[in-house]
Amino acid sequence: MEIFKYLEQYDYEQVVFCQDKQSGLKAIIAIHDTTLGPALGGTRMWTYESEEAAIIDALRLAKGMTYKNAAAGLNLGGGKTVIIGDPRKDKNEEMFRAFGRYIQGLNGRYITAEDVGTTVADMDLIHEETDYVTGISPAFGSSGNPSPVTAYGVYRGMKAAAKAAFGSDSLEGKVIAVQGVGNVAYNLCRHLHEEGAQLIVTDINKEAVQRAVEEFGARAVDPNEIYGVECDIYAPCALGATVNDDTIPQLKAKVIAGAANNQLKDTRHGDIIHEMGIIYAPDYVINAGGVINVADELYGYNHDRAMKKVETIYTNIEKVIEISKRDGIPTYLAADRMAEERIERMRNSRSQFLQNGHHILSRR
Ligand SMILES: NC(=O)c1ccc[n+]([C@@H]2O[C@H](COP(=O)([O-])OP(=O)(O)OC[C@H]3O[C@@H](n4cnc5c(N)ncnc54)[C@H](O)[C@@H]3O)[C@@H](O)[C@H]2O)c1
Ligand SMILES: CC(C)C[C@H](N)C(=O)O
Repeated sequence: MEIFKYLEQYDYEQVVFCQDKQSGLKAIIAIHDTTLGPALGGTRMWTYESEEAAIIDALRLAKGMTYKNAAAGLNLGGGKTVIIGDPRKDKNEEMFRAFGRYIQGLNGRYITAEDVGTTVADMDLIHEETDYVTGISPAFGSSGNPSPVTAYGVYRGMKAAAKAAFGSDSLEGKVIAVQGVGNVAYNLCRHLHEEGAQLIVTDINKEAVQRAVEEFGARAVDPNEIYGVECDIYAPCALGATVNDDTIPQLKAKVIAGAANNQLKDTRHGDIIHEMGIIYAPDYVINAGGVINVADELYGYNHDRAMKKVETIYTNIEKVIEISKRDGIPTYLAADRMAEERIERMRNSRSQFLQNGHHILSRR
């Protein structure tokens, strides 16, 4: 791949390759844009097919964080890390400490947190080497696992999207197809069940499915069946790119609202579902609860304050739908405009957040 051509085309600032022979660390930190502040984004650990696939994932996810943080109203830029490896087998203490030293070397330009394949315990190890990490244990006065808060934000955003599609934001009696019932979606299903929604779930992990069936009375289907089930809402909560040429013709849902990052395989898939009259709650707007929660640690974590900010996801989804209707554009484009306009507006305010070039976190 022609890396510099790609970085130039999509305006990336920096990519850092980190390797540590002793621990086996192979990580890529991608910093997309720091106009609004230091780049905050999680660390994903995954078994990539190739190094190129890992680089592309880091780059796409980092850009997504620029838009997510901007749309959520955070004074933070976008970045992300991927660690190449199997999170079930390849983790060790030295690896996360070596990674922590690389983050420290960036001196606050990048702050990390959890993503798929990493946990609060991993963040605690990184914290041995750097302060530029969030989502660490509540024992440190921090916010811990972001997933339940992400789930709550998705639940609120789903209600806002339902209001636009069905005239009411009540999810009682609505049939919701949930793809992947992992950390976020398990908590999402709990909220939906409590509101009286009927759940259809799938996961490649049978135990996760069983738990949702037992606890929430969900109906289980095979992974490939989830797209075509009769339902009101499709909630993608596994990995990305599930809204694509193969799945769109199968969809019966009037709303797509879920936790996964990069749900549209390509932007043209956002155009197609818009033309079909499906209300799509843009991924990075609806799933911002986790980053809003961990970002609050930068001010000295306060759960009530963080949850109040997470509530804005409801109005942000409403705003995006409003712009989409007003300008006759798909919701993914409306969200991009909202994020880009904020970055432009705030371009000259950065100095108010960074004090003498040091991030507010340095107070900790
Ligand atoms: N955890 C957070 O706070 C957070 C925040 C924002 C976005 N996200 C995104 O939400 C998604 C879920 O995150 P998570 O933390 O719950 O991850 P997770 O790994 O706990 O859950 C994902 C689940 O999806 C399942 N899965 C994988 N491939 C599948 C397939 N093809 N069909 C069905 N199920 C499949 C996995 O077995 C797992 O149970 C990810 O895309 C993540 O990037 C998470
Ligand atoms: C900083 C985080 C909690 C990041 C989260 N994994 C996300 O994609 O938003």
